[in-house]
Amino acid sequence: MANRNVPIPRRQLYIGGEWREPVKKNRIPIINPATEEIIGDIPAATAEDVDIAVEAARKAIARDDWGSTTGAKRAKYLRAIAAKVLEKKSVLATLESLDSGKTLFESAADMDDVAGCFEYYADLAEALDSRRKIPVNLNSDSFKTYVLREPLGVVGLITPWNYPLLMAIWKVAPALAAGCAAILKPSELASITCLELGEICREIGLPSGALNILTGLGPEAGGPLASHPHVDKISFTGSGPTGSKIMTAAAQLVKPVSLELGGKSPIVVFDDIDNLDIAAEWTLFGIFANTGQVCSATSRLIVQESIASAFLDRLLKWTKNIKISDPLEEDCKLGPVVSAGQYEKVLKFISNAKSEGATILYGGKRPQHLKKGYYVQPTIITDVNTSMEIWKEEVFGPVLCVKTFKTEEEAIELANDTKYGLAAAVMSKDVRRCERFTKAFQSGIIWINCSQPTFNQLPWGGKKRSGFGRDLGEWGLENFLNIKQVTEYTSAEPWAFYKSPSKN
Ligand SMILES: NC(=O)C1=CN([C@@H]2O[C@H](COP(=O)(O)OP(=O)(O)OC[C@H]3O[C@@H](n4cnc5c(N)ncnc54)[C@H](O)[C@@H]3O)[C@@H](O)[C@H]2O)C=CC1
Ligand SMILES: C[N+](C)(C)CCCC(=O)O
Ligand code: NA
Repeated sequence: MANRNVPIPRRQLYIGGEWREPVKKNRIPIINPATEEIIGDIPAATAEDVDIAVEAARKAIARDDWGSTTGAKRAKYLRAIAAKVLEKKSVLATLESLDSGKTLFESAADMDDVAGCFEYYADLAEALDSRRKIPVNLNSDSFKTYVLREPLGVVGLITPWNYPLLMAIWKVAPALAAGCAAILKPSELASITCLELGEICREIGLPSGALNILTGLGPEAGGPLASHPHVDKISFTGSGPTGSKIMTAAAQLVKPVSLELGGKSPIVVFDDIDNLDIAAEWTLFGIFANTGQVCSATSRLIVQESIASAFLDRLLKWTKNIKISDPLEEDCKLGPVVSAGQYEKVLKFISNAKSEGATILYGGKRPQHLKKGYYVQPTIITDVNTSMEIWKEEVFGPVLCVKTFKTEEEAIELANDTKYGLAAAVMSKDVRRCERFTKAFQSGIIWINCSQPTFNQLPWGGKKRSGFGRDLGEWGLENFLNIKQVTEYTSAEPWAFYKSPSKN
């Protein structure tokens, strides 16, 4: 077992390069979901602190050590942050697990991904220098034109608890690469590692105000950020209802938003797969990784009728083999869900499914060997119909619902039978069929013969009620750039639109 006695640092808000007590001095307890114990507290920012942070960010934009410096200089800072994250990886991973319930293995992988994401955007920051000013040829003797890519300004980044540091970094790294000054508002349910990012920025000497970190409650700290007149954009990952509120607040000022709002993603399994075990493992990973608290989780299994019983049989064998324990224990593969609220919510989804007539094929309860902590068994639900809540709504927990199909048309219809459109997976060895599904799936992310692998280079985001805009890849950087066209009249001749008074 990893060292559960890693001390929880007591931090303040990170504003203008310094730790700063919140104006109202309030704090929020940190709860370890594996033990239900309070293990520390985080500062609770309010509108007053948001004002101070926005001011610090605006100053950073105007200073030539940040807003108007080169991408190459900013890349140096990003690489220094990446190196620090790796240096502190073991402590950061432990803190992430203590705070969120994520297995230590997954937390450690997240820290590698965090460092990798900073490295990736360091490369893009460098490349930006040669793309900063692009001449546009008009075939005109009278005009010279070009297009500038500039930092968008002060950006608000509001992020969730499921990958506390990683989801923040998917926005922080491109925002800093672009030369924006950012204000990060992580989730009150898991903020420790985001505050430690503040300490890393301090250690590497990131110019003050380039990144500000305000922990606090959604309506109290996130709300004022979304409605602040001097915040130029909001990038949000989280729930649909909160996304809607943020968009409403931003709309009053015509402030651009990008929203990544989760889903109810399908995984379609065909009877032509060679290996049931390989497909079963991907299916499991697609819904039980991170205890199902993944926006792109493939939470609806749509399996061809001819192999349904054999496949479910195999799924059950694999599921029974998952080690559920304290997330710091060796080989733990399923930890608790993040909070008491999330625990109640997941169990309610399961009991509603039962009362609507579905069958709990496996799981559905607290594991018997764990008396404390917000643990839910990996759960597989069958006899589901398309009007049931469990088919339609995002659970954000380790709950897979299953339907069968006979024909390809039926499978596509079931796959797209959702208000969401984040991800979709198909398992088949028929290449043409996989191409047909790639086209037919109404979503932003397609996985073929796998589920969940994610790369910094590729755009991440959805359509329909999963939101709009893309994190990651070059799209993630474009989010934080203003495109400015410049048109210069280069002719010595008069414009000659009006009649010249000198000729009267
Ligand atoms: N798509 C995703 O990645 C996520 C989806 N969810 C879903 O959302 C459900 C609820 O979880 P929550 O933690 O309550 O998610 P949430 O969407 O309310 O929280 C996400 C972030 O938004 C902030 N926030 C909340 N209210 C706000 C407001 N009025 N203005 C500005 N910011 C605000 C929160 O403090 C947090 O930083 C989960 O059960 C799950 O189904 C939750 C987290 C991530
Ligand atoms: C793909 N994965 C699991 C690395 C990250 C998913 C991000 C999210 O839940 O928003
Ligand atoms: Na927590």
